[in-house]
Amino acid sequence: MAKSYATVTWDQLHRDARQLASTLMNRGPFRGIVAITRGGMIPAAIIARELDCRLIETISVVTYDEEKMGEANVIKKAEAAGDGEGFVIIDDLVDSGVTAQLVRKLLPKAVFACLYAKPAGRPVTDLFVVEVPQDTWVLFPWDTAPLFIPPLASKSVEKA
Ligand SMILES: O=P(O)(O)OC[C@H]1O[C@H](OP(=O)(O)OP(=O)(O)O)[C@H](O)[C@@H]1O
Ligand SMILES: Nc1nc2[nH]cnc2c(=O)[nH]1
Ligand SMILES: [Mg+2]
Repeated sequence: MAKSYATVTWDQLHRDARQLASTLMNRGPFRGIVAITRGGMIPAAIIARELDCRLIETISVVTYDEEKMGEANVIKKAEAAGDGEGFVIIDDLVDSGVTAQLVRKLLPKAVFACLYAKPAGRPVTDLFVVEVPQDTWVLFPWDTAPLFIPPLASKSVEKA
């Protein structure tokens, strides 16, 4: 179970994706991008715009055992990417590293890049922007919505 949450706003995500794109400029040029669905799709779109890259392939990995985070299944391969040569794989984050490991095995010549990395997944990624503690759950902008929070004073009135 996550001890705490890290909320990422759309602005922050956009900034972090642009920063990753800027680092990738020195690793390219890339023939194409492979986005790991679904979380890698929005970061990949932002990066594709920055790198002026129009060839975007997807790979779909489903992790069935959420408790152990151990089992992953590829339900769509990145056929257009071959062995990954000239491609950069993009995901939103690496946590245990299971997803990244599996995708890297299928595309051994690709560069792997993500926005956020937890310590266990860090060795599996070539590039990342922000390190997040292992016990922190990242809440992406598509996971959240603004919510009304009652003022502190109204809470103390309730108690009185
Ligand atoms: O390093 P791991 O422990 O494998 O976890 C990281 C993966 O988990 C999340 O995807 P998820 O499988 O939840 O699917 P989604 O991208 O469709 O939300 C995230 O987008 C990464 O792809
Ligand atoms: N949204 C989200 N999905 C994940 N999948 C694995 N780790 C995480 C995380 O920290 N946040
Ligand atoms: Mg994902």
